[in-house]
Amino acid sequence: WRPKNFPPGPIILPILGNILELSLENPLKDFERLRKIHGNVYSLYIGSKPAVVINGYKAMKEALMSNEFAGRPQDLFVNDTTQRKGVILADYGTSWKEHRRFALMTLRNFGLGKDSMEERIHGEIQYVIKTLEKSIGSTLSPQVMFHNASSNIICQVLFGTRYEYDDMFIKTIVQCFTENAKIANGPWAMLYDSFPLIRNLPLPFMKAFKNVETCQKIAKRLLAEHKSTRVPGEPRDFVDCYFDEMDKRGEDSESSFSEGQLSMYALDLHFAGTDTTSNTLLTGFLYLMGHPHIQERCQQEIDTVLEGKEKATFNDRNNMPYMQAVIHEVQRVANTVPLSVPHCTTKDTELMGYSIPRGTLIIPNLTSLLNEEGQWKFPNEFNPENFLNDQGEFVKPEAFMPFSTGPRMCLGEGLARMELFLIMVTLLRKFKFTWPEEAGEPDYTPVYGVTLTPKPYRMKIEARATE
Ligand code: HEM
Repeated sequence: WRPKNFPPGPIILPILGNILELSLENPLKDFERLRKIHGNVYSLYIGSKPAVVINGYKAMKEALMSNEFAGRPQDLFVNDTTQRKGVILADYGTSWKEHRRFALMTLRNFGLGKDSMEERIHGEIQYVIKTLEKSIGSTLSPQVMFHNASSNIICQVLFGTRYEYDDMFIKTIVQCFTENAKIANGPWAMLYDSFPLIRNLPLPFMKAFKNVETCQKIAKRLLAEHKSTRVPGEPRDFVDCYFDEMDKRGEDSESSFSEGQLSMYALDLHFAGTDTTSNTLLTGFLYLMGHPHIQERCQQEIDTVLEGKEKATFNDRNNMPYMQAVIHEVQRVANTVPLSVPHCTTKDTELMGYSIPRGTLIIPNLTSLLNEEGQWKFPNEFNPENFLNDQGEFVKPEAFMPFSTGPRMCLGEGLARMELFLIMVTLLRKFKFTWPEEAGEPDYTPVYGVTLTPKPYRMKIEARATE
C-alpha cells in the first residue's frame, strides 16, 4: 500500500510492484502514459521499492531546486557497479559537496572561461577535420569519431593527454562505458533493482561489473604514472590537482579525498563528459542532414560572422542567434539524458501537496519538459523557431533543462556548451553533410539507455568552398 498522502499511481502487485507497467526495453512511453492517467507527480513500485516520477516544468522546478530532493539512492544496480565512489552517484553530504566544488573549481582553473579550454577543443577538432577530410566524396560513420573527440577533450583536462583514435586505452574505455550506459537502464538492471535475490546470479548484468573493473585497472595505472612524475604544487591536470589537495589535507582521517575515490571520480567525469556530448553531436548532425535548409542557414550565418577570421571563439555565439537556436533545438530533440540521474529525498518532504518520505527514489522525467505542451511553439518537430523570438533573437524558454537544475545540476554544462558550439560551427563551416541517398529515409528514433543514442548512420562528406 502507498503511504498516506503519497502520490497516486497504478495498482501495486505483490512482489512485482508496478514493473509490468513498464517496458523493460524502453519505458519512456509508459512514463508518459502514466502521467496522462495520474498527473505530473505519481508513484510506481519497482518491485517493493517505492519511486516517485516527476513530470512537467512546474513540479520539476519545485523539486529539483530543493536540497530535500538532492540525494542519490544508494541501493541500485548503478551504485553496486560503481562501488559507491565518485561524484555522480554520491549521496547528498560532505564528500559529494567537496568533490563537486573541487570539480567546478578545477575545471575553471584549467581554462573554462579562459582561452585555454577553447584552444584544447580546437586542437581536438583538427583531428576530427583530418578524419572527415579522408572521407570527402564518400561516406563515413561518425559514432566512434565523436565519441573519441569528446573523450579526448575531457582526457586532456583529467590526465593532461589525448589519445590517437585507434589507441587501445580510448577504445577500451569508450566501449566499456557505452555498453554500461545501455546496461544500466536496461531490462537486466531493472530486474536487479526489483529482485535483490537474483543479484549474485551469473546473469547478463555481470558484464557491467567487469567493464567497471577493466576501466578501474586502466585508471589506476594512469594514477600511478601521475604519482611518479608529478611535481607537488605544479599541477599539469585534474589528477595532479587532486593529489595536491590530498597533500594539503594531510593525514586528516576525516577527509573525503583519497586515492580510492580518485580513480572512480576520474572515470565518472570521463563518462559524464563523453557519452553525453558525443550523442548530442550525433543527433545534431543527423537532424542537420535531414533538414538541409536549416544546415544551409547555419552556414550562411557562420560565413557572415566569421568572415576573415581563422576560427570561431565561444564568444561568437552572441552574434549567431540562429546557430544558438539550432544547437539548443538539437539538445531539446536529442533529450540526451531522458530520465536525468535518479535522485532521492534527503528528508520527509512535500511536493505539489503530496507527502514523500525520506529516502524515496525520485525519477526526474526530463523528457516530459523537453516536449511539454504549452512550453514550446513547436513541441513535436525539429524547429529552431522554438528558440527564436519574432525579431529573430535567441531566447531560451524556461522548460529547457537538458542539464537538469538545482544543486545536482550537471557540473559540466559550461564545458559541454563550449564543445557543442565550437565543434558544430567549425565543422559546418568546412563541410557540407548530406544523408546518403542509398540509406533510405533517416530514422530519428533513438536507442534507449541512460543516454539516448541515435541509431548508427553514415554521412556523406563534401568540402565547402572556403573564402
Ligand atoms: C550535452 C552534454 C551533457 C548533458 C546533456 C548532461 C546532462 C546531465 C544531467 C541531466 C545530469 C543529472 C543532473 C541531476 O541529477 O539533476 C548531469 C550530471 C552530471 N554531469 Fe552532465 N551533461 C552533459 C555533459 C557533461 C560534461 C561534459 C561533464 C564533464 C565535466 C559532465 C559532468 C556531470 C557530472 C559530474 C554530473 C553529476 C553532478 C552531481 O551529481 O552533483 N556532464 N549531467
